[in-house]
Amino acid sequence: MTPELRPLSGLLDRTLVALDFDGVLSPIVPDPASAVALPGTAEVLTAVAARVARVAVVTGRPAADAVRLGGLADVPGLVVLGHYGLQRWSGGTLSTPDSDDGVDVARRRATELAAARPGVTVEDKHHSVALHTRSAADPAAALAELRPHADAVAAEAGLQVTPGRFVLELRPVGVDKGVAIRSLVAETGAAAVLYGGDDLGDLPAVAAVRDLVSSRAIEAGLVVCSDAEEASADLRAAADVVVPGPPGVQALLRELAALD
Ligand SMILES: O=P(O)(O)OC[C@H]1O[C@H](O[C@H]2O[C@H](CO)[C@@H](O)[C@H](O)[C@H]2O)[C@H](O)[C@@H](O)[C@@H]1O
Repeated sequence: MTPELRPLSGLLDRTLVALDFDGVLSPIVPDPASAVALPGTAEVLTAVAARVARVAVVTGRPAADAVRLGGLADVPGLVVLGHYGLQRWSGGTLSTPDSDDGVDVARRRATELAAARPGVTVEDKHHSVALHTRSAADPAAALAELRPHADAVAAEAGLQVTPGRFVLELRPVGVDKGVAIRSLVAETGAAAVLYGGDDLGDLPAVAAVRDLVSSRAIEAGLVVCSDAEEASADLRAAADVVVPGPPGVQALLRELAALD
């Protein structure tokens, strides 16, 4: 057994399991629209859901997209917080705020930026806009060149920039995965949290888990990094357990579901 899971064994029925989607449940692919969860994901989440207080997916994607791409609609009790917590999906019902007017500005500007840069693409997520550089000749250089332009658009539109794996997201301020984790802990009364992430957007969730433990709001926290060549070095360093990508996450979740 992975020894780091041991502290959760006596707390399992009061544990919140919260997982990022891209890079954690779903292997990274060049086209965001073509991402799907690793086969077996819904089954393992169903097994975990039978043992813990709550299984949640906390993602930068629109919540309904994560449910659809993940094939997750039938996972019992699943909550999906989309757009870093702006949206909530549960039991087939989506709660979503009105779109921020700034997103219209960002969409126009992002489209102009992409049109002038070969390989840069726009993902319109309605409540946010993502500029992807994965298909550029040099994705890292394209991301670096684009960053100040994205910062200027965010300032004009009243949004924030969240960087990720060859992506810059222009999205509303005031919400992040840390806020999302705190809200899930408050509503479930969880005594322990297992959080699985891979990217910079997951760091606020890690900070929330650490803070909840140090303030004794919860008894145990376990941070899992789904590792891959591009996983955030900061997240890898902050994690308690590093596993090899979505297959490693799935194996760890199977162990969790089988804990005594
Ligand atoms: O919070 P997450 O669930 O990790 O979502 C973060 C962003 O992930 C997606 O982009 C990433 O995955 C794509 C598909 O594998 C990949 O092509 C891209 O390079 C990655 O950055 C998604 O497209 C974004 O909307 C999410 O916000």
